[in-house]
Amino acid sequence: MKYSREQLIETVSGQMPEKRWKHTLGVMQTAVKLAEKYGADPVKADLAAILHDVAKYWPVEQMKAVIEESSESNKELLQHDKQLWHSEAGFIAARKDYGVEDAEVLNAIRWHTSGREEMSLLDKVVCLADYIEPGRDFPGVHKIRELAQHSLEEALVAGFDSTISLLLTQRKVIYPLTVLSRNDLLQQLKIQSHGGL
Ligand SMILES: Nc1ncnc2c1ncn2[C@@H]1O[C@H](COP(=O)(O)OP(=O)(O)O)[C@@H](O)[C@H]1O
Repeated sequence: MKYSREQLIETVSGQMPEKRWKHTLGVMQTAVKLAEKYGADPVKADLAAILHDVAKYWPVEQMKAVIEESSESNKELLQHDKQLWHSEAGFIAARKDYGVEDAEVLNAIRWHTSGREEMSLLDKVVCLADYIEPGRDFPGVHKIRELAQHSLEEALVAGFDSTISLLLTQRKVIYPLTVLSRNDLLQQLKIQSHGGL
C-alpha cells in the first residue's frame, strides 16, 4: 500500500461530493459489521469499502480510458450502461493509483455493483453493505436489512431483485452478470437448505 488508511481516506474523499463520501462512510461501517458477523476479514472489508466508489465521479471519458488501457480489464463492459463502469475503473485505480495488491479486496471493489457468479465472502459483504448502509433509502431496503441479520445470500438476492425490478420499470438493459449472480446465490441457498440435494 502506498498510503496509510488516513491518507487514503483523505485522497478518496476528495474525489467525490460530500454526500457520496457520507455514503462511503456508511458502507465502511456496515461492511465491517457484516464482516465481523459472517467471518470475513474486517480490515479488508474496510479497505474495499473506502475505495469502492473512488471512480464514481470521474468523467466518463476517464473511466473509459482507464478501462481501455488496462490489460486486465473487461472491455465488454463498455458496451453496457455507464453506471456500471465505476466499479471496473475503481478496481484498476485501487491497484495502480493506490497500490492495493490484495486480490480479495480488488475483487470486492470490482464486483460491488454487478455481483458475479461464485461471489467470495468479501464480495458479498461489500456488495450488501452498499445496498443497506444507514443512509440508503429505497423501497424494500428495510426488508433487505432484516434479511441481512440472518443470511448474506437472502439479503443479496433481495438487493439484486430491487435493482432488476427498477431496471425493468425503466425499460433498461440488465447487465447479464447480475442475473447470473442472482441465479448462483439462489442455487447456494437451495444447497444450504437441502444439504446439497
Ligand atoms: N445489473 C445491472 N444492469 C444494468 N444497470 C445496472 C445493474 N446494476 C446496477 N445498475 C445501474 O447502476 C446504477 C448504480 O449502481 P450502484 O453503484 O450499485 O448504485 P449507487 O450509485 O446507488 O451506489 C444503478 O442505479 C443502476 O442504474
